[in-house]
Amino acid sequence: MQPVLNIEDVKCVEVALTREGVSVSELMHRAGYAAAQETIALGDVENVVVLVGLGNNGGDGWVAAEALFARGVNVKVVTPLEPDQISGDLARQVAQSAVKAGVSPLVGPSRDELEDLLSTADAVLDCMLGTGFHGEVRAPFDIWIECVNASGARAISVDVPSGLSAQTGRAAQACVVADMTVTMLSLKPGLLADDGRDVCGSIVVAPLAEQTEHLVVEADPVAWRTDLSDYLDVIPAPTQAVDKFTRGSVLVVGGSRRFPGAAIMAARAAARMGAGYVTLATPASVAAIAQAHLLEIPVVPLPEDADGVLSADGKDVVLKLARGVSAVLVGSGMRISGGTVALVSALIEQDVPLVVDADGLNCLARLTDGALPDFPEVTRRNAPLVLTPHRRELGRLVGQAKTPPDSLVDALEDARKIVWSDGGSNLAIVAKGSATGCVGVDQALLPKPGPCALATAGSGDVLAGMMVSALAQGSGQGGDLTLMAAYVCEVHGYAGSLAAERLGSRAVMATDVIDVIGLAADAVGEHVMFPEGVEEA
Ligand SMILES: NC(=O)C1=CN([C@@H]2O[C@H](COP(=O)(O)OP(=O)(O)OC[C@H]3O[C@@H](n4cnc5c(N)ncnc54)[C@H](O)[C@@H]3O)[C@@H](O)[C@H]2O)[C@@H](O)CC1
Ligand SMILES: [K+]
Repeated sequence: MQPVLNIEDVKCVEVALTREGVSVSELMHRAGYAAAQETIALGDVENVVVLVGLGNNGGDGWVAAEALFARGVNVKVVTPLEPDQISGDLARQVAQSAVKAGVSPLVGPSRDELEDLLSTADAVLDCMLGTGFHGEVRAPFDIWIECVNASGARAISVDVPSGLSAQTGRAAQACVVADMTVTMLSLKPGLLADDGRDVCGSIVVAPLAEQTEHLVVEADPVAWRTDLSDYLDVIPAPTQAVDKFTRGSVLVVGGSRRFPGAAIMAARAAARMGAGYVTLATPASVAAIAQAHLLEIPVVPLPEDADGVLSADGKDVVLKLARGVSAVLVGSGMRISGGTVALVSALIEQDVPLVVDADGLNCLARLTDGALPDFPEVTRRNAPLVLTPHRRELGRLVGQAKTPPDSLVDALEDARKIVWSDGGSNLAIVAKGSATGCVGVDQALLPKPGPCALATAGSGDVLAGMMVSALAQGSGQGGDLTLMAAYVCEVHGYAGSLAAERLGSRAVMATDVIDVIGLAADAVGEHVMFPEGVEEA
């Protein structure tokens, strides 16, 4: 696993390193060398343009330029000001040193001059704006960024693509789209989420010092990026000594006359993820439709109200069914009503591993008046509970219905309000987004996210079905529930990639993802067992 640090904590690590005798100047030199090294490693780099800003990110650039020059590369540094005019002491010193060593600067070029220069570059080193950037990009960097993106040269961003917030993952209107980002000390959340996923290219972490590893861990990472090898313990062990019941049995409670498909997809996904026996309980008026779609899955008709929404009259039947299975999913396409709130509440009180998704979560929000963290007794139970909210659902659970979290870090923070108030290891929250965070009381995990093809209606229902299936098969129970949730997200993402490969990234529908869950789970399993020599998808 790789630690991910908030920017303020990266700064604390920097301070801690200086206390351990590694000065900021030394760090800047190592950062510049690391950037130069990665640039040379790209191969075929004779002409490099280094675009520098006026802060320490620019300082890294001057060091990199000097290092590249010393290696015989033809380097040009594009700077808004003459080195002597740079106000920051460190950045000025390294700029002066580079010029003294023979690096030639181009000060405040016109757009035409810059375009000409970039047209001859094999690579561009982007050292304009780093973690000190905020707001919209001001001149001249907005123009420079446009020129870099239009140039077609390979772009290597130092620390963070200029224009991207390394904390929130939001890109300004002008933002470098890099082929590679060489980031210092540790991963930062904004590199992994939202716009960050589009603009960072491949990410290389340069630790800069031996002490960094332990200092980063001590700085309390906001999350951990998982590696495939982390999933070794949560993958179901292959065995032939099973029958359909011991492979895990699942009950899906959901659907409504308005949304029958969500529960059908969840049930199919549960079966495709390997549960041996899946049952769907859905409103009576749609049971026949559901059964027609689900030949292998028995469908139990439940009492409904006049709108075709499950009613509380079905509670006893649901609880009886729930007592007979390994895990239950509630919520898919269920709608919110007095009846569905009663069902969700009854299932939470039942001692069975449970996944709550979609309207099940909205029922939970209604049950707790939009303040789930204030009612820890609701989530405290003996059996595992996994909540799978997207950002709007998460907002409703923590009283922020109108202002749901709009970044990965905000979503992690909201999810933590719930898991920390619960305080137990039997609760995991899968905070879904363009990057999904799996949050438990001890840590938040960031599985490798899937492609944007997964941003399609029904994709969440599929994930919920997969999640309950994994839970039914025993993954995570008595072990690490958060890690199990991350594993399921990883398989879901992989299935999205497979479906996109087969059908084209824009064409994927949730049912296509269901069809390749098994192949995705096998592929992820193989990568986990035999990491050497297997390319990650
Ligand atoms: N944290 C660390 O340990 C290390 C940090 N280093 C570098 O230092 C960087 C941070 O340095 P700084 O704090 O000096 O910040 P930056 O260099 O990221 O940016 C600060 C400069 O950008 C300008 N700026 C801010 N917002 C702007 C906007 N919207 N439009 C135009 N200009 C804007 C500021 O006026 C200032 O001149 C890191 O990203 C990294 O590259 C490295 O030197 C090595 C170690
Ligand atoms: K940068």
